[in-house]
This record gives sequence, C-alpha cells and structure tokens, in this order.
Amino acid sequence: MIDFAVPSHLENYIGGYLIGPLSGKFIDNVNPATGEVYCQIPDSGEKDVELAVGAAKKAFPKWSATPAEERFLVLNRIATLIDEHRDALAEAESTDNGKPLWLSKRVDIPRASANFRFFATGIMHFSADSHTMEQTAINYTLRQPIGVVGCISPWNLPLYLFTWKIAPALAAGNCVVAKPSEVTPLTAFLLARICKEAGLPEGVLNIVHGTGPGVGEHIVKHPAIKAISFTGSTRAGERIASIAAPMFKKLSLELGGKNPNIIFADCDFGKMLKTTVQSSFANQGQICLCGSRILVEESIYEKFKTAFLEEVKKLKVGDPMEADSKQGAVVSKVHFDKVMGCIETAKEEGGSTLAGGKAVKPEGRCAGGYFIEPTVIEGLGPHCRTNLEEIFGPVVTLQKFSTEEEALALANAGHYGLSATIWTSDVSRANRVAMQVEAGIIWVNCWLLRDLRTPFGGIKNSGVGREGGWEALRFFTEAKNVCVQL
Ligand SMILES: NC(=O)c1ccc[n+]([C@@H]2O[C@H](COP(=O)([O-])OP(=O)(O)OC[C@H]3O[C@@H](n4cnc5c(N)ncnc54)[C@H](O)[C@@H]3O)[C@@H](O)[C@H]2O)c1
Ligand SMILES: O=C/C=C/C=C(\O)C(=O)O
Repeated sequence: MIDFAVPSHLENYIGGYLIGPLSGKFIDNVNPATGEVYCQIPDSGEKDVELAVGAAKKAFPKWSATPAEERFLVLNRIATLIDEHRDALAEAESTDNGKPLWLSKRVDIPRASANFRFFATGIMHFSADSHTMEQTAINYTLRQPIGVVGCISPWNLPLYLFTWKIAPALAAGNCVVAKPSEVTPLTAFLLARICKEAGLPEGVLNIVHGTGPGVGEHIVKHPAIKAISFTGSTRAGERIASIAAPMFKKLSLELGGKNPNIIFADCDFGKMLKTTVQSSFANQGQICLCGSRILVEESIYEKFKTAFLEEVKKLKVGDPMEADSKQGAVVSKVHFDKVMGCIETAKEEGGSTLAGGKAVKPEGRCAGGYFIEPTVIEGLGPHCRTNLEEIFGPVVTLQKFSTEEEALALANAGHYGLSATIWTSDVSRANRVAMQVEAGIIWVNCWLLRDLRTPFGGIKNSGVGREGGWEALRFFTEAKNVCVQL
C-alpha cells in the first residue's frame, strides 16, 4: 500500500530511502488557493546532492546493464501505479499548484503515466545506425547510456514535466539526480513512494528537493553529472548554460515562450474561438505553449474581439477543487505580484484592458488565495515590454494585421521561438506560414495536440535541443561509432 497522506515534512529520495536534508533545514510549502502553509520542503544543499550523486554512481553499472525488457517492466509498473492513484495524485497536484482538480485529473496525471509508458515501451524499439562502406568496412553506432544525469523541472506542470525528463533518462539506462520545483514539490515526493512500490532499484532515481541556487546549481556543477535536462525560465537557462557549457556537458534547455496565435479570416471561426480561449488561459495561462499574443486579420478583428470577450467573461475563477472553476489560483504570491505588475506595465505602455486586469477574492476557504481575472489587452505594438516579455499568467494581447507578411512580421518579433498556432482553412497558406514562423513547434487549426514521438523544443531564446521520442533517447545516450575494416 502506498501512503498518499501528506506528511508535515517532505523528504528527499536518495539511494532508495526517504530521508530529510542533511542541514535539517526546511522551506514552507504554500497552498496558493488558500495562501496557507501546509507542509515543509527540504531546503537541501550541496551535501545532499553529493549523496544523491554517490547513490546514482553506485547504481549505474547494474542499471545500465539491465536488459531493456526489465527496465520496461519496472517503468511500466510505475505508469500503472500512477494510473491507479490518479485521484490522490491529482488532488496533491491541485493543492500544491492551484490548478483546477479536473485539469490535474484530465491532463497532468494521465500525461505523467503516459510519459513512463511511452519511454518504457520506446526503449524496446530503440535502435542505432550502421553504415556500410562497400567492400571496405562496416560502421555500427552504439547508443550507450551516459551515466549520471541531472533533470530539473518547473512548477507549472509539475509531475507532467518532471516525468517527461526522468522517464527517457531511466529508460535509456542512466541513473538520475532530479530536482522538482521548490514551489510544487509534492507529486515528485509521492512519485518516490510509487517508485519504491514499483521496485525501482535503489539509487537509480534520486530526488533532491530545494531551491535553484541551493540544489539546482550543485546538480549542474557536479563533475560526475554529464548531462542536464532543464525546463524553466530563460534566465535560469542562461545561468545553467554558463556553468555547464565550459564543462562540456550535454544540455537540453526548454525555456520560455511568447507565442503567437495567428488567426486568418478564412478559419473555422467556432473551433478557433473555443481553442483560443484554452490556448490563452488554460492552467491560468501558465503553460509555456500558451498563445499569449493573439494576432487577428483585420477583416474579422471586431467580430473576434466581441466573441472572444464574451467567452472570456464567462470563465469562472475560483476554488480549484470545485468542478465549475475554469481557472484556479496562480502558483504563488511572488508570481501573483509579478503578473499583476505586468498588467500595470501594459497600462503604463498605453494598453487598454478589455477584460479582467484585477485580482479575484473568492469567499470562504480561498479568501487568502492568489487569483487573477483572465485579462485581455489591446492597443499595444509588437515592440513594447508587454508583447516582448513572457508574463506566464492569464494575460493575452490582441494585435491586428492585414497581410500575411504583416502577420509574419508580428509573429517573429521578439526573442522567443517556442511555439505558434495558425488558424486558416487555406492549406497552402498554412504550410507557407508554418515554414516561416520562427518557432520549434507549430500547430495548424489546433493547439497543444501532442504526439509524444515528435520533436519538442524551441529556437531563439526558447532553448536548445529537442525532447520527445527518439530525440529524447538520443539525448540521454552517447553515440559511439565502431568502424570495422572488412
Ligand atoms: N519550454 C518548455 O517546455 C517549458 C515548459 C514549462 C515551463 N517553461 C518555462 O518555465 C518558466 C516557469 O517556471 P519556473 O518559474 O519554475 O522557472 P525557473 O527557471 O525559475 O525554475 C525552474 C527550475 O529550475 C530551478 N532553478 C532555478 N534557478 C536555477 C539555477 N540557477 N540552477 C539550477 N536550477 C535552477 C528551479 O528551482 C526550478 O526547479 C517559464 O519561463 C516557462 O516558460 C518552459
Ligand atoms: O509549459 C510547458 C509545456 C510543456 C509541454 C511539454 O513539454 C509536452 O507537452 O511535452
């Protein structure tokens, strides 16, 4: 039986054991929907990372030599246990993060089990190349696990993104030192209990809780950790690259976005409208793929604006545990202040607030929580802070364009290049625009439709490297070519 009760103090998972931080220090963990502290998180440091690396190094020879079929079995058991305990995990995720419970149940937790299942099965099909030099030689390429790798994840999709890194790393035969966000550590802690129950050998996965500077940087700096997979802000990505690059570590950086949602007049208006409400405000706008810059063709601009505002005003913001709350709380007081500050900046820059713009104060249990109205801003050009900087909250802007060239110029303004959505029923235009938008992920007439086999990642300041499918398994392995003369 796995215990899903939340203890007063979360623990690290090192060498197969759940243990407190060596310093004995903890950080408050706040429920953002109520503003109340509900448990303590280890404030781990360099020594805890050292312990975790030691455990991972010790486990590596055996785990890397374990047949893929056996790695499949244990990772698949983890997937099954996540599914079996979906409700408890979803409740933990929503309590920790503030997102609606229905969203955790429908998206976050099912995706976490899918990540394990996908890479568990994937590793049994993973293969490498061979190149024949006619009559002369044959080259074959080995794909060997790297050793100990580091995985660092953010707070917006906590278990979803944590497992998206850990699963391919483990499937490929590596041992992992992982750090979830200190803002949302609970489901990673519960995952440790699941891994024990599933029979994951000790030391194969180690989870160290704590802050970016306290734990994350020590993972990045550790000489025995040969690859870092990081998802988070562009600023932290820069810092990580500055440490890891001179050490010649493999790096995968999934960073911020300021994604355009390009709406042409010939689109399926109803479908576009429904999806645009989601791509703007799902998870309180705290998804790196949210389309925060809505670009609309002039001829339908007014029609779109009226219909969109009508839908946005219907979105109920409130207690994440209530089934009719379309939006819950943003993740923390710090983030609440940041997003409210961005709304102020938009006003100072001359933007008009068409919807939202204010904090929401629900009655009862959530009176002390961090809730923000879905906010729509108009009247700002592409080069202001509001349209250049990632807000990562329930705030979108509207801009209009009259030609395809203008749409592209607006879409490509700025330094990010993560994703884009294109709405049109002209297939040639969809392909033409997709070719020219500067982003790593393009959706045509849909949003966040995910096939886990596809390469996932951004260009420009949105990161380097790709996750997903073979890309992830290639990232977590070293290619070694063997050339045999015939
Ligand atoms: N591209 C993607 O796939 C993707 C996905 C989700 C979130 N994000 C981005 O993440 C950001 C929001 O998440 P966040 O606020 O948790 O990001 P963050 O960069 O503050 O933190 C992410 C993680 O990195 C750790 N960290 C922070 N500083 C570090 C350092 N110097 N060294 C090592 N680790 C460090 C944090 O403790 C946390 O675990 C947004 O910018 C969002 O766009 C990107
Ligand atoms: O907030 C960022 C969302 C990232 C999503 C994925 O990495 C994914 O769907 O695989």
